[in-house]
Amino acid sequence: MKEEIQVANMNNRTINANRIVVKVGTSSLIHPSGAINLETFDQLAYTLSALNNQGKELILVSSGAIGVGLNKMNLKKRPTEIGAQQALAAIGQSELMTLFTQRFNHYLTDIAQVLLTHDIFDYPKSNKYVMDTFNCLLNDNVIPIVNENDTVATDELDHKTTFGDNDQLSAIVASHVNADLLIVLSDIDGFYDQNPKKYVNANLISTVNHINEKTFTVAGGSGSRFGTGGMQTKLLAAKRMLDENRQMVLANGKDPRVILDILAGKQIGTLFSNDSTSNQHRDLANLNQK
Ligand SMILES: Nc1ncnc2c1ncn2[C@@H]1O[C@H](COP(=O)(O)OP(=O)(O)O)[C@@H](O)[C@H]1O
Ligand SMILES: N[C@@H](CCC(=O)OP(=O)(O)O)C(=O)O
Repeated sequence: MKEEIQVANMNNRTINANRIVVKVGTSSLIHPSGAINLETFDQLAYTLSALNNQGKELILVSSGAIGVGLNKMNLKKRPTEIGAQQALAAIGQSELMTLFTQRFNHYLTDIAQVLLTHDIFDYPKSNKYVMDTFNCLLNDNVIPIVNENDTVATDELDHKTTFGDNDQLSAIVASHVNADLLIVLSDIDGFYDQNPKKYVNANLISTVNHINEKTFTVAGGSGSRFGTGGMQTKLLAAKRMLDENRQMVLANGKDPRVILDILAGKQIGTLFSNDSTSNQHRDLANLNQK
């Protein structure tokens, strides 16, 4: 019996997190059809409200402004013209916060909207204002919901197709608020040794403790017509966390209650961590041999 318990413990991860940043991508919030995934909104509000009530400090970085804007304007295709994307994001952001307000209110939890640009922390004054805002909100038991301020985020814009990405923005936020853990929820079960949407024999990698050029070679672009960042930006976010000796878990956001299992240390998704006690060396060695 003792041995079984030891084996079970070996399969669990060491996750001790009180201040947690959760990033949810468009692909989790919007169905492939373009319809709003109301279940994800509801389960995200439920899960974060439950954790908030347990005394955890949560910050949600939510994409979806453009996706919700496309839905509201009955558009099937994302425009390439940058002004049209910014207009859609402005329309969608309002609706996005309405959806979150309705669902979080249902679970008796207060939320706040925080719109940032990737470089906001680079300037001492705005850095202080943003940090003071986060600290006041968290102290008042309010969950900040962050998105990139797409209307003004020109310095991050790739003027052909995309805005800056919320994967890296969530890591920047996690870094500055000194979060214990970043959880990135996407439409995929984790980081694979090849894009699973293109290679059926792709293998899920359970743990990664080092990211190098070779790691990026297996990271392709977005998997849905609504996604922006793709796996490249998720690896850039993970690299920032590893460089700062922080942890990140990449998991499937189709049922956000998975966050509860991640915090319980279950082997879900891909854990990016410098923690040498887990079995990540074996996984990484496999990847680097390919
Ligand atoms: N090595 C990889 N492992 C997992 N997913 C990958 C990989 N390479 C590319 N992808 C793609 O990245 C997509 C997730 O990024 P994205 O579409 O931007 O989602 P989100 O909207 O959640 O940010 C997956 O759906 C998958 O198609
Ligand atoms: N600010 C943009 C986010 C772009 C983005 O990073 O999207 P995703 O790759 O789905 O996380 C929006 O809300 O649509």
